[in-house]
Amino acid sequence: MPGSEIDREQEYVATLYARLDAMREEAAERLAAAGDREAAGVWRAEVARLDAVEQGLCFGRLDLHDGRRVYVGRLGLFRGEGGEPLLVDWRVPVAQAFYTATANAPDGVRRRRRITTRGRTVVALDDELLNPDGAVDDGLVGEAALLAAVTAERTGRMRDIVSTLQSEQDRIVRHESGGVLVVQGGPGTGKTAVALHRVAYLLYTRPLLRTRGVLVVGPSRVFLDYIGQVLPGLGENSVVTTTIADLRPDVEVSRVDPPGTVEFKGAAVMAERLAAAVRSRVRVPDHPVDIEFEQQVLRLGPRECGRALRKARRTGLPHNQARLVFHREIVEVLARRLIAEMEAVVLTETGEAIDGGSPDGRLGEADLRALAAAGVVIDQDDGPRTLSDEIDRTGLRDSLLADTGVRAVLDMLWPPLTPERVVSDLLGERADGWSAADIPLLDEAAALLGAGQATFGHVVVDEAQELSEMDWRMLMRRCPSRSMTVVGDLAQTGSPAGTASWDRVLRPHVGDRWRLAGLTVNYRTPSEIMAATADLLAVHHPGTPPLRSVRSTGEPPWRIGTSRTGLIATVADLATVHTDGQLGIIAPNDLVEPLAAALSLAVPPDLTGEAVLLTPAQAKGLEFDSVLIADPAGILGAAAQGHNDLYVAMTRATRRLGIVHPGRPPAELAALRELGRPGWP
Ligand SMILES: Nc1ncnc2c1ncn2[C@@H]1O[C@H](COP(=O)(O)OP(=O)(O)OP(=O)(O)O)[C@@H](O)[C@H]1O
Repeated sequence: MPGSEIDREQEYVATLYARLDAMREEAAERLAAAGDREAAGVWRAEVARLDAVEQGLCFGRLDLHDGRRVYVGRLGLFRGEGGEPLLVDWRVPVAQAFYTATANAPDGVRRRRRITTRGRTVVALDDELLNPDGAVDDGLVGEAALLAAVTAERTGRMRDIVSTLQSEQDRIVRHESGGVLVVQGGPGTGKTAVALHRVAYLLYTRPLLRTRGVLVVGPSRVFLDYIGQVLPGLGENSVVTTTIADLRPDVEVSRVDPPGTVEFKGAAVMAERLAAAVRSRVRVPDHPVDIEFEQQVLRLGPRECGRALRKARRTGLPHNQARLVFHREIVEVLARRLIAEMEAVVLTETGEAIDGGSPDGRLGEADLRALAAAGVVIDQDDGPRTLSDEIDRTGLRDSLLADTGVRAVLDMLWPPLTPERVVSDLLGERADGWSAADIPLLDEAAALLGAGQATFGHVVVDEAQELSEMDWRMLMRRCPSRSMTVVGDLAQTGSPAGTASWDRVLRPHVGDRWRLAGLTVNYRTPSEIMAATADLLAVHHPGTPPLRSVRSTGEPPWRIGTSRTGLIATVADLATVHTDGQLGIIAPNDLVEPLAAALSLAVPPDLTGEAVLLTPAQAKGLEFDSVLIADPAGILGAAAQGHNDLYVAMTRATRRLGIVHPGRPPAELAALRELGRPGWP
């Protein structure tokens, strides 16, 4: 590329930054002058959006056959208000060709140019002429830039891929699915990256979503930290990210359930059990119940209770709200009973009451108390009146409802319930702490009882294969529109309550309103490492098509045997001599503590360290330059889905993979190259 061409692009890019600076200045001035909180919020968000696009503001240019030249970047810039476009946002339709045009399907594009900048300086240009003659279409777009991106050293924080998004990924980002879009793909195919870019795309193209909100659900807080910079880097700061457990921040998780219990609690049938448990707490007595009110005994019959119950149930309201309907109905019955009795009491012209039922024709003490409770004022009036004419009926009902004796009976028939009570009664457990598997049960109970939930216009679920049926119910309650992007890999399912079928978990909620999209190229793991997973896949996922890696490194993974007692020392030695990039050490749960002590590593893991120690569950979705797996047989044997955990562990490396096994290696790894002595080759 001639230097003058770079100079020309440098000049253009400088114009773009000048425009950006002008917009920033204006936004900062408006922020300073903002009169109220709302205006300040708007301008603060604008300043943040403009700051976020500083790195890699412009990354491409399309030369179209019709003579137009389109610069593509992180946001749209115009020459002054309403002026000609200087830079188009990557999300607008004309920019799509930047990601999808190929020599065989050029889509009006003559030349695609990738512009690499460092800071505000253009450092490289990379041109492709989309000329169908002799073109080899390997499905990759802008290979040089892509390879530079995927081989860059890892930092413990995910980066956006807006400048190198591939066409199969772009199609998913822009997919116009009204319902649930499931993105299934092997490790490293960019599922997480694509889901996050899709969020940025949807927020841009459907502005209403900004008010309705977008929720991104990830497998762990460590993972949320890992992806935390991607959306802000794309200029989106308004998205809520959470783990499944943190959907109920009021519940503290302090217990780990054994796998069998996790499976049991995760099954959809628990929803029916909870509903039945709540229903069973409402009782219609099979004999009359006597209620004392102001020293009178009011009798409530089973039929009246049954009628009130049916009326309350017919409202379709949740338990705690329907309870109020039931209580009102019963109080109405009691009030009518009291009034009927009062109708037997006739008032004389002087206001003297004659109790029809009393031998001396005068009110008894109990009658007077009932009258007082009913707020009856006896005054002069025309003609004979009954006591019931004088009653403040609303006051009577209120008095009944406020009466502790009446309330005790009402609560016995239809008690107020809390989610905690319902779940612990159902599980028969003492309430000595909750596990992660209890969270969707508590949430289900809360919904049955009538607690409201925050809802979102679109929900993204990452590592979605891990969600139990009960987790799905909890999520669906937060997404009434059922507009979702679900990404995962069924071959990586680690949870005993996780899924092996997308249809199975989605159909109950959306019928067939879900679409499957696939990703087929691995951008993270080199082909040498993917080849090393072949035996594991062949045994546990026969028929899973081999994943194509975008690159090879020439460094095959290796294994080394140790004694059981020498395991920790060998891992520690290998970690100490590792100097090339970030190292992830993945070990079964029971080895984490001794390894952390031997290597002085943080638990829970600190993603910014040179070496990071994790369990396979914590490693989900993450990646490191090198990965060292300690005790693969321990990972395989720790859970029924141990083979999937080992697969996850093996596919976290962008460059090197080493495995330390006490004794003989598991059969699935026997074919790996064996080292004679410890040391990174
Ligand atoms: N088009 C791309 N350009 C540059 N890098 C990419 C591209 N696609 C994916 N990557 C990189 O590949 C790595 C894997 O991506 P990501 O974590 O999204 O994959 P995944 O499918 O979610 O993986 P897993 O299921 O193993 O967690 C990331 O470092 C990501 O930045």
